[in-house]
Amino acid sequence: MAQAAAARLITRIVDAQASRGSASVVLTGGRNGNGLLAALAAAPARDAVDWGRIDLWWGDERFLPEGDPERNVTQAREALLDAVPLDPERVHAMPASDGPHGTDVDAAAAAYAEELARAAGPTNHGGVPEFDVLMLGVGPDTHVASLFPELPAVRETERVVVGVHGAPKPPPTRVTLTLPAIRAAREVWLLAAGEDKAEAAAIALSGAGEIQAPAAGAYGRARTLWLLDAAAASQLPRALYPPASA
Ligand SMILES: O=C1O[C@H](COP(=O)(O)O)[C@@H](O)[C@H](O)[C@H]1O
Repeated sequence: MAQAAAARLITRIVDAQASRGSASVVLTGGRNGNGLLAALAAAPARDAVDWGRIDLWWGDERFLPEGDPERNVTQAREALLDAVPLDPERVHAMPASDGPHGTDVDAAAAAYAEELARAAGPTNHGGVPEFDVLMLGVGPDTHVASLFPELPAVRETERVVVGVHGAPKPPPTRVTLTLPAIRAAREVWLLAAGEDKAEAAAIALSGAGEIQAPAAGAYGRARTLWLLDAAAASQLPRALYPPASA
């Protein structure tokens, strides 16, 4: 799944750079997101990307000190970012807990929302720039980014970035894009590999509500892709499969 998704992402970035001059991608943390980045780092086709003409944003971040090994940006740097010639001005990491806002996660979230708003053009949607692809790992509890079932962040309808308090998965304090920000992306790709994601994928794709199953509320303006391996797809309702060929 990681290799197939990485190949697909390279194609999408190259297409965006050919048509608009640059590309904008939202990264996700977690096992599947980092697996995709590592596969991209190992792909010979990665040289087709003009790394200086890409904006990288994050869907969520664990609110920890800069350089903490559990931060999504630290893991992304190790998996790919340190190996490619990015423009540092275009790498938009979410704030750390020892940054200018200190441990005030709500102020950090507001600052990231301002950074997104500065990058947004007049024709863009809802205070965020045009994201060509926004990737989301899917947690076993159906969380995406740091939108966990039933917590206030998943109910947010106005702000594009919020602080998360009391997340059930450590660390409890996080920064996350909200569903309105996610839905402003052209394409949303949900990544799920492994048996522990099978139930979450089945629930989200069976008509669950987004408050109880945040992955169900993640979709893009032009396209929504669920990129699954066989194990993660093993509990999907039969109706989602194409009819078997004779
Ligand atoms: O904590 C997080 O978890 C999700 C899912 O991660 P996974 O390891 O279960 O694939 C991830 O998408 C999110 O970015 C991260 O902060």
